[in-house]
Amino acid sequence: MIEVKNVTKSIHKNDVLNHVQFNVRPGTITGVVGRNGAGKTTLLRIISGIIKPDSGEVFIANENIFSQPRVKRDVVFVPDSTDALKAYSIKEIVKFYKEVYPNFDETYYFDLLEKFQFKKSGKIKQLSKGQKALFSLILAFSTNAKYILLDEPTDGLDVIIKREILKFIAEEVANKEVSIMISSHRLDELEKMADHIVVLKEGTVNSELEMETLKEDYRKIQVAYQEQFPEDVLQNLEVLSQNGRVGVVLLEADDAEGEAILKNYEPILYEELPLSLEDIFVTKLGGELYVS
Ligand SMILES: Nc1ncnc2c1ncn2[C@@H]1O[C@H](COP(=O)(O)OP(=O)(O)OP(=O)(O)O)[C@@H](O)[C@H]1O
Repeated sequence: MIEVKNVTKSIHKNDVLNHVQFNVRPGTITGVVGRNGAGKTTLLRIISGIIKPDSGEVFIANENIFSQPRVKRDVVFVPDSTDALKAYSIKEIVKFYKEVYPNFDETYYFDLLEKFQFKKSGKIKQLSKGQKALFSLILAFSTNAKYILLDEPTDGLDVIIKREILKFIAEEVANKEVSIMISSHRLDELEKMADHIVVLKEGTVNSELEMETLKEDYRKIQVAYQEQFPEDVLQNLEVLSQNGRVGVVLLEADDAEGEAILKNYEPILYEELPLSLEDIFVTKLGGELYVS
C-alpha cells in the first residue's frame, strides 16, 4: 500500500501541492489525472522519494520513504522522457539498474527485449520515441519492484505503439503483484485500465473515483422531444450535448426528480446510453478536464 499523507510542496514560492492525501491499494492501477501543471509529476517524484515534500509523509508498505530509504528499491519512477538514460547502452544500463534494484531480473529484461524485437546492443538514445517509451517500461518491470510510477507513459506516441504499451502494462499487472500509478490526461485510456482515479486540480485532490462503482452511480440518457428541447431540462439538469430536439443528459442513479423533469415533457425517445469516464469528468469538474 502507498499512503500519501497531507503532502505539501512549494517550488520557487509556487504552491505546487497542497495537503494531498490518498492511498494506493496493492495490486491495483491508480490513475492520477489533471491538467498541465496540476502537480502530477511533482507528486510522483515525491512518492518515489526523489524530492522531499515541505510537509506531510509518504509510506510505502508502512515504511516512510524518506526515513527508511531502503524501501526505494521497491519503487520505480518512469519519467516521461528517457533523457537521463541517453548516455547508456542497452547492455550497460543493466549494471546500473542492478546496483539500484538488487532484484533486477536480467533474464526477464533480455526476454522482453526479444519479445518486442529490440536489438540487444546500441545506445538508448538511438531508439525511436515509441521504442524509448516501451524500453523504459521493460526496464521498470524488470526491476521486480512492487510499486511502479509512470509519468505520462503514452504521451505523444502513435496509436499502434500506445496500444502495445497499454497492453504490456495490463499484462504485467495481471501477472505480477504490482501496484501501478499512471499520470495522464488521457481519460479514455485510464478508463479502460484504472481501478481508482485521483483527480488533481491546482495541486489539491479534487476528487477520487472508484471505477467499479462509478458507473453504477450515474446514468446517461438520450432524450428526444416532439417539439423543442425543454428549457427546464437545459436549465436544471446536466446536459452533456444537445442538438435540436435531441439531447444527452447525465443523471445521478437515484435522481428521481431529474428523471421526472425529463419525462414531464413526454419525450418521444428515452434511452439509456453507455457511460464513459469523460461524461462524469465533464459534469463533476465543469469540463475543465476535458483535455484529451
Ligand atoms: N523545478 C521546477 N522549477 C520551477 N517550477 C516547477 C518545477 N517543477 C515543477 N514546477 C511547477 O510546479 C507546477 C506543477 O508541475 P508538474 O510538472 O508537477 O505538473 P504536471 O501536472 O505534471 O504537469 P504536466 O502535465 O504539464 O507535466 C507547475 O506550475 C510547474 O511550473
